[in-house]
Amino acid sequence: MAEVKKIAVIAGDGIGPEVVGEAIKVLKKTEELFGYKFELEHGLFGGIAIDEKGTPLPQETLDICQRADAVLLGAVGGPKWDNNSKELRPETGLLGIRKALGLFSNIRPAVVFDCLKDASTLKPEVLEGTDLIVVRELTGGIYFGEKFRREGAGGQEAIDTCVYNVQEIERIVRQGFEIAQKRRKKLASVDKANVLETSRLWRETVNKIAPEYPDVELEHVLVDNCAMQLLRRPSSFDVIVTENMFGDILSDEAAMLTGSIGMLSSASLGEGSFGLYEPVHGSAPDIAGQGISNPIATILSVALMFQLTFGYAEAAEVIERAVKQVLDAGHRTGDIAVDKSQAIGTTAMGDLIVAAMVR
Ligand SMILES: NC(=O)C1=CN([C@@H]2O[C@H](COP(=O)(O)OP(=O)(O)OC[C@H]3O[C@@H](n4cnc5c(N)ncnc54)[C@H](O)[C@@H]3O)[C@@H](O)[C@H]2O)C=CC1
Ligand SMILES: CC(C)CC(=O)C(=O)O
Ligand SMILES: [Mg+2]
Repeated sequence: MAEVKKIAVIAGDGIGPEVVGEAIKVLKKTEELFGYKFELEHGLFGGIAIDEKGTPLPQETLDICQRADAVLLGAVGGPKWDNNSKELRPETGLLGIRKALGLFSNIRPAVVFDCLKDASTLKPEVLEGTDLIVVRELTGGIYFGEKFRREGAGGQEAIDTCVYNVQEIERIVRQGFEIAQKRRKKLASVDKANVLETSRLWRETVNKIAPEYPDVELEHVLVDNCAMQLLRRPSSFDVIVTENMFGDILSDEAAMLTGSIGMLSSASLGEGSFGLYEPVHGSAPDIAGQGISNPIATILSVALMFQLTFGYAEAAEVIERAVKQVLDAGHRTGDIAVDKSQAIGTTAMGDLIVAAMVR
């Protein structure tokens, strides 16, 4: 009998439940194919948790996550909660769960499927060979710094502070180097060291540990230049390591290399094998409830869970192969369809991927 793996499922808001629903079908199909056993425990999270429990991250949900081997997350947020106080915002719950679970490393692969080159807004020849990973620091920086308002000479002022210490920088940069060692051995460390003190400490720290990874070619890239180079020469990037906010922004940009943010999966990791897996996209309120969202980012996040937390490499490959096969056969959700009239819905895409899963 296979060991039972406990997965906390926190679907969240907007398209979160739709895409997570398709990922659960993939989990069930894997049980069938490989004899694995997954015990799913569902928790309220985000806006729906604010509505039902008065907080975006109820203690009960955190408990479910803490007793699980891995977490599958959809997305949170929406206009209904946009004017709430900070404590009652879904996004505060998202930052809170990352911090509470110690998930300092956010791995966001952006791989261009050949058959989707025409789905991107960039020219196919620019995309040729693009296969990169953004390694984003996830529990520090400006998203977590002290925030406040005060009266100033020019009226009300708002202050967000950005703090990084050497330890936080070192552990994420080491991840970047280690991931690069297993790939094409190129690391781009992205900062704004010409202006920001946190970035200067970042760069100093990178330079201090770089000699320990002599096989990795290191380049420092300023974030504004990186945003530009991602569109100019995306295939030249292998691993990009960067701080929280820069990684957030650059990975959404990198998503468009693949055709859609609906394609980008992610893993959030801490010190051990425990991980939280979620699509890079948000709750997409503009299309929520219509059954047209792309579930591939969440389905590929399950493949990452298999690889990085459970060590189910073959099952991960089965999922990735199935996704490729379905895309190669020409099936598209609206976000990646060139001819929108031919687009299929969320559940149809999920069903096709499940049907294509074979050992
Ligand atoms: N991890 C999370 O839970 C995140 C939550 N958010 C929250 O989500 C809400 C919406 O944020 P936005 O800035 O609009 O970002 P978003 O990523 O939700 O949507 C941006 C655009 O991409 C499209 N899109 C996103 N995912 C898609 C999918 N799977 N299939 C097809 N199209 C897709 C949307 O329709 C929209 O046009 C906000 O409340 C925001 O705070 C945003 C990013 C991450
Ligand atoms: C609340 C935000 C930091 C969520 C987001 O945009 C992300 O993690 O990509
Ligand atoms: Mg983001």
